[in-house]
Amino acid sequence: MTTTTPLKLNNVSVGYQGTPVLENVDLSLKQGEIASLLGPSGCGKSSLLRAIAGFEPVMQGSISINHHQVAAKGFSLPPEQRKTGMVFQDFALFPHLNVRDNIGFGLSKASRKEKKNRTDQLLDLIGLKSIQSNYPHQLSGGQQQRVALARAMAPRPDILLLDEPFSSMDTDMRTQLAHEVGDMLRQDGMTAILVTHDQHEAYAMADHIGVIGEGRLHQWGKPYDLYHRPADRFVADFIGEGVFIPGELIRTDQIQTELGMVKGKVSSAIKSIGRVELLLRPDDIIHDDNSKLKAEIIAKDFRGPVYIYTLRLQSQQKILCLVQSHHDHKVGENLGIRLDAEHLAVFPRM
Ligand SMILES: Nc1ncnc2c1ncn2[C@@H]1O[C@H](COP(=O)(O)OP(=O)(O)OP(=O)(O)O)[C@@H](O)[C@H]1O
Repeated sequence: MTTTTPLKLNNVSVGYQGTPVLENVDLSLKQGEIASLLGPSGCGKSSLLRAIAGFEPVMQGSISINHHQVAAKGFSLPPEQRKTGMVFQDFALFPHLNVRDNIGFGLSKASRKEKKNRTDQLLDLIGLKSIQSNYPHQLSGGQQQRVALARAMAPRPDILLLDEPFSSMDTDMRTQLAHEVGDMLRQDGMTAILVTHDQHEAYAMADHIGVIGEGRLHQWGKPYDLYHRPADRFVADFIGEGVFIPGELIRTDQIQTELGMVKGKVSSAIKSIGRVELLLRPDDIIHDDNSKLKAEIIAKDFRGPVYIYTLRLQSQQKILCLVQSHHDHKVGENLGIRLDAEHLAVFPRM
């Protein structure tokens, strides 16, 4: 069986007035894959999405959709000729059309029967069949966003592009809707890219995440790998929580730190013995009353089932420690801890 590649970016740079905001991006998506472009505000993720949709030219490189080149330097196929669908933050449903007609709007070229079947299928998928006759003003924000999604999915685009579609919603709702939307897209076999600055949203929806910042794509990988095997310090910093502590790489698999000797496989990017920084996630530090190693609690952050304690070591170095919330210690207490890092994320120390 041959796998199709709905999207391929080859060395793409995008920018404005001759100045690139994002350079040398390589990535590809297989049929049915859902990806996310994740990065801080202003890093260029929307610009890249707009270049894929055809609203911005590329400065360099090329973009192919289903093996057809749609953009290269000096060439840009108009958006309506690229089989892409787009869902925006301000989903702008047609106010004078009900749910059913909003979804069917993009199916003007389909036969009546096709239009009815596809609209019924999408109403089932988004779970709004019972209110198909309602108008947008009679829907909640989440329901409106589902309708906008169904409208974009209706013509079966080769790739669906979602630009911060949940950002007007509160945090809990965003993650839940991102899960639901991911499930709906998978059920429909859709290939999609979500642009977001919210990593929880990206985790909830995407199989692959591209972390963008400082004008480039730093890592393209599965959420687990971004968290546990960050390609560089930018990704380590941006994804999840953690601190960097200084260490001395004394053998290729051993680092001496204030918390003791840490053993494990160090990435091949670290070539020479010497000064390094080790990323410690809150779950790498275990609360252990029997440990001789103690650190002072200087702050605590209640997260429901767990606390994240900020601890200060003797050297004044701060670290984070994840502890079940029934271990309710006071700020100022000394907590027994030990280090249990399963994956080592080590970077050269400047
Ligand atoms: N039409 C434009 N003309 C000139 N500069 C632009 C234009 N659109 C965006 N920019 C600049 O390009 C950079 C990237 O913008 P972009 O909207 O792609 O970032 P983003 O990562 O999507 O940010 P956000 O999450 O805040 O939406 C920013 O510095 C922005 O000011």
